[in-house]
Amino acid sequence: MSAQMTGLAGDKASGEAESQGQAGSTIPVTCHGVIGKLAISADLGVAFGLVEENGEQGGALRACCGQAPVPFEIRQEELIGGSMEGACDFRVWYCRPDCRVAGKPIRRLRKSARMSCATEEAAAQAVQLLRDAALPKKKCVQRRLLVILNPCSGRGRARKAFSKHVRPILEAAGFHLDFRETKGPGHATEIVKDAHLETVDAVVAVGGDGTIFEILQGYFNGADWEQRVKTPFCLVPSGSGNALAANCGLWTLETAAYAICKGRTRPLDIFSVVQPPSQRYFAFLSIYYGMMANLDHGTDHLRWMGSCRFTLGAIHEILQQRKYAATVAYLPAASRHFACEDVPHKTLGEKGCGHTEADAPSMNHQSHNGKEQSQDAPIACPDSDQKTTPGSCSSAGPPLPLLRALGPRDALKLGSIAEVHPGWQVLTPQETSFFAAVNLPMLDFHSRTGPEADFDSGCLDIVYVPEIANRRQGLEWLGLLGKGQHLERSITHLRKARAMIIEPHSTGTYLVVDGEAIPYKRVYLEVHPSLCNAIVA
Ligand SMILES: Nc1ncnc2c1ncn2[C@@H]1O[C@H](COP(=O)(O)OP(=O)(O)OP(=O)(O)O)[C@@H](O)[C@H]1O
Repeated sequence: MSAQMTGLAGDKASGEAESQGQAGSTIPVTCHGVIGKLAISADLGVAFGLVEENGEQGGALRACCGQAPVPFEIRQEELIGGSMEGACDFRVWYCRPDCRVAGKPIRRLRKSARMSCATEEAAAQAVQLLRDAALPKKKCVQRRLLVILNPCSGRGRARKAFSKHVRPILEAAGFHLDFRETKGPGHATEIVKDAHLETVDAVVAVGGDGTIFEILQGYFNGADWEQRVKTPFCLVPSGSGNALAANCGLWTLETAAYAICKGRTRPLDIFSVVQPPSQRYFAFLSIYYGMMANLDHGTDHLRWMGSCRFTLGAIHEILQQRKYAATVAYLPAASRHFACEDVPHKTLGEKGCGHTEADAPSMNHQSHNGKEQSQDAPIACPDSDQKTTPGSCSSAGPPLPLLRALGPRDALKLGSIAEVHPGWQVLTPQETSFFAAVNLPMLDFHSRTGPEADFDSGCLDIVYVPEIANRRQGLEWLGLLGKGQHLERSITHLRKARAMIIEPHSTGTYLVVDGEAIPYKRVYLEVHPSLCNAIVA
């Protein structure tokens, strides 16, 4: 901490903050009976310095933490804010990194230091200065959050966990919380539909990916969806899988709370999931059937196990050695993002992708929020209308130019789609032991299913295994999946797609989008690059 911040020889008695110009303010305080000054700066953070009996600065900068003053400073990036504690007492809140193991996300531990001022006004002023210094002003302009808590997510401990680990941090940062609890499935969508998202800095889900999925549906309500998607969302991990939190580096409740306070965001692709005649969902994570669907949706009754239910479900599926059939057609991401040669693991029997961007139908790229395609504005399609094109089934949300270019849905033959629509390909074989199309690398904290997927890649990564030879190979493959090393095995195939159609054929499985089962019938998907913003660590 610089000497500039520690200008400590001020007026002890007044209890007023002294302005230090650009550097910040200093406030006379006591900490465990030791007289000192608290220097607060939006650039440098916080420093508590001792004042010796003659009123001069007491040697090296020291601050108070615990029972005795110890050398101490809080950098601005660690500072969260402050809270009042009794009449003249207040607490400085900050989050310290817990571990910095290479390649691992940084976890943060919540910490605080208690101090006193001469008057209640001075303490309140210190709290306000701490909050102002901690928050990135351009990002958290309103200091309001819409918090949606699903009390039934994960093992049902979200409420307690939020009160204990998250609320104190958000309140110390000075956020006003518009706090809502869901009353049942679909309620989170209704809450967001009715909310004025422009009045909050972020929508915070306290639950799992299903809660985020429901929230996302609420974003696309009404004609002003383009404005609404600008409000970032965040998952405070309290569910079973918590994939969004895992991908955003929010590995603990405190880390998530800290990230909300700092307001760092990343653009995130969203994909439309259309089931004619009239259903359209918006998804952020994945679509799968077969093994993945069964180990996720099929283990819902084991919710009490937490994320262990997925491991158990996966082992059960591997031991069963089942294969699942579906016709999958896709439009490869042969564009600025990915040259075809960049994509390893070509499938036997599949045509090489010698297409160019010009080959694919309606290749005009979407800009953020799909503004470039305003001429493709979606058409509302009544349930009875069987002639609508696949991409036209929505009353709100971005246009679907790639699906729309396919023409009337009832004329679309998936098996021969490539002959009629250059650029499209059909995945072979139809039967696979494993199939998942993912928008983000991690499907929970323990599996990197799509290690090459990225937030704003503009495509879905289709990861599939035509055949797992035996149980031993299956269990070994599962182990590699956890580390994201399964792509190194020749049995694993990867395709990158900007649009996709899946027609499932097998019985005994589900079609699962972002962990939620949807009707088991043909589904059309299209990626909307960088449409939303997620809060990241
Ligand atoms: N009050 C409620 N009572 C019962 N179910 C609810 C309630 N609120 C939401 N739900 C439902 O709970 C389900 C599970 O929620 P969520 O996905 O957040 O947790 P999870 O399944 O444990 O986590 P993950 O999806 O990350 O594995 C959702 O399908 C949602 O519709």
